[in-house]
Amino acid sequence: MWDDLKRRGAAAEGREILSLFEEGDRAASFSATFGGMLFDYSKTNIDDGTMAALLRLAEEAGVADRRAAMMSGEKINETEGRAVLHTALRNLDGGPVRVDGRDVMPEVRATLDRMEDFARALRSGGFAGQGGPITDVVNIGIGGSDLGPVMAVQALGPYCDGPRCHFVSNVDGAHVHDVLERLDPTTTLVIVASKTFTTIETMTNAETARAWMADRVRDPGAQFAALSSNRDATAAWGIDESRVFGFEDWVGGRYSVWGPIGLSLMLAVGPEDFRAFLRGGQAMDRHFREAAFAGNLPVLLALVGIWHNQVLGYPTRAVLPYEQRLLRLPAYLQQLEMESNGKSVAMDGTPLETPAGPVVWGEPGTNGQHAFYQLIHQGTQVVPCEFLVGAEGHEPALAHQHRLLVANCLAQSEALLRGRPLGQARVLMAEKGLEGDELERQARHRVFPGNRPSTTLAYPKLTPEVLGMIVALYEHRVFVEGVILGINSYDQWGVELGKELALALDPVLQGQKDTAGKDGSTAALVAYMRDHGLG
Ligand SMILES: O=P(O)(O)OC[C@H]1O[C@](O)(CO)[C@@H](O)[C@@H]1O
Repeated sequence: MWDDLKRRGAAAEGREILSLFEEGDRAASFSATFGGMLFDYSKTNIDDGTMAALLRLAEEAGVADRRAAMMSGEKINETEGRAVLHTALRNLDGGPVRVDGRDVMPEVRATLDRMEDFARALRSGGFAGQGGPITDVVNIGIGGSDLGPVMAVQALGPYCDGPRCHFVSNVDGAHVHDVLERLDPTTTLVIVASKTFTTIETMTNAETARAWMADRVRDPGAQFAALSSNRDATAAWGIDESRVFGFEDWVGGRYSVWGPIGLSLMLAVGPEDFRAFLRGGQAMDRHFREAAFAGNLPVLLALVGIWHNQVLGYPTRAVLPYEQRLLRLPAYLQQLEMESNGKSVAMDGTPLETPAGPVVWGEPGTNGQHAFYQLIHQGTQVVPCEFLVGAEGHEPALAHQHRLLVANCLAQSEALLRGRPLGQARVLMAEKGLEGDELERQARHRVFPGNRPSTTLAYPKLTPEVLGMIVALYEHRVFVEGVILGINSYDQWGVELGKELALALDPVLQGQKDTAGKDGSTAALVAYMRDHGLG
């Protein structure tokens, strides 16, 4: 299968994507719709034969069986012996979901109800701080306990009518300092968000926040809540059970925004809009489960990803939302995709047959256009671009700006596709009055190779429901790519070594231990820090 795809990839190298539009209605054949969204992948070098081969790849890899296994609670996270059931968190009106024979849905619903009760009380002033109604919420968490809520709260700005939400993640004291400095502890709720409740960054920032609170309020613990699957640790930390929202180990950190980790989002937008977000995710789950692969958005997104990274060897992909409020989507997707599929061994521990995991990066348009698009258009590397854009903005009075935004998005994918050949560049230079060698030299700088692939995910408007669909779409894309590559997308052993070494380095930096056993570079850096004011 891979050999066939490689052959197709080699054949595609010399083919113009634009030429593929000469046959039939390519825009219709190489696109799919769901829930009002349009996923257009016609501006890629995939032809009918390649698409058929990619779909066969997904079939033969067993995506359908694996999908059923995941959604029915089998322990597909084999290296941690866990089920993978973030879909249960948004299974609002679905049937039972069993793990080890036990239906987890009653507990999921009960936790959601408790979150909603708490959110309603806080938003209405029924739950207040010691200085009055809660005005500000600080979510302290990192990775999946930060990126989901921070991304979603920003994305849904127009729906935020609750307390202001702030996010502290970095262990750099500057982060917690700069956030807390602006707040009044007597009207602030601090949420400690950590699945394990052991993450050093989060626990250190939480201690700092508690000390800050203790300076000004009589009972600081009363203004703390915890989101975790480690109830013993939350109790030991002194957070009252009534403000602890738990979840099970079958919710991976980077898939956790749908449950308690989404509390800050719920506080910001309110329970109804949070449910709409869940509904969007659930709708995408249903689509992923039921639609034939050829029209299945997550499968198609994954196959395009496989084509670009594994077959054509493009090492990165850019996520380019033309939606300022999706500012943090690229960072969110970096964790989702790179922590999930950035692996080198297959499920059975043997080396992977194909390279895995492109580097994911991006920025909202149009900002990126004035920064790195130069490389995307004229650099020597091909960067497949994934554009996201809504037809309607949230500012009716600024509809003309939204139109301009959309024009820019569509223009970029058009420019990547068409490019500008040397002949056209020469004409341009001749129009400017240039001649001879100078015309030729200047023209060459103005050539755009074109034939660069992109996809566009178009949606009506960034509502809570649409955001839910988009996030779930990318989650399932990661799953499909993981199955095709034969890896476990749900563990993250690659983050452990650095954590261990950081812990071991702390006493060395304090001077309690020497640098024996350290490499020369690390020892020299320790010495530099100690000589230059490290506290
Ligand atoms: O929620 P926790 O347990 O604090 O973990 C935070 C993050 O740390 C990681 O485990 C990686 O270090 C992520 O997978 C996770 O989202």
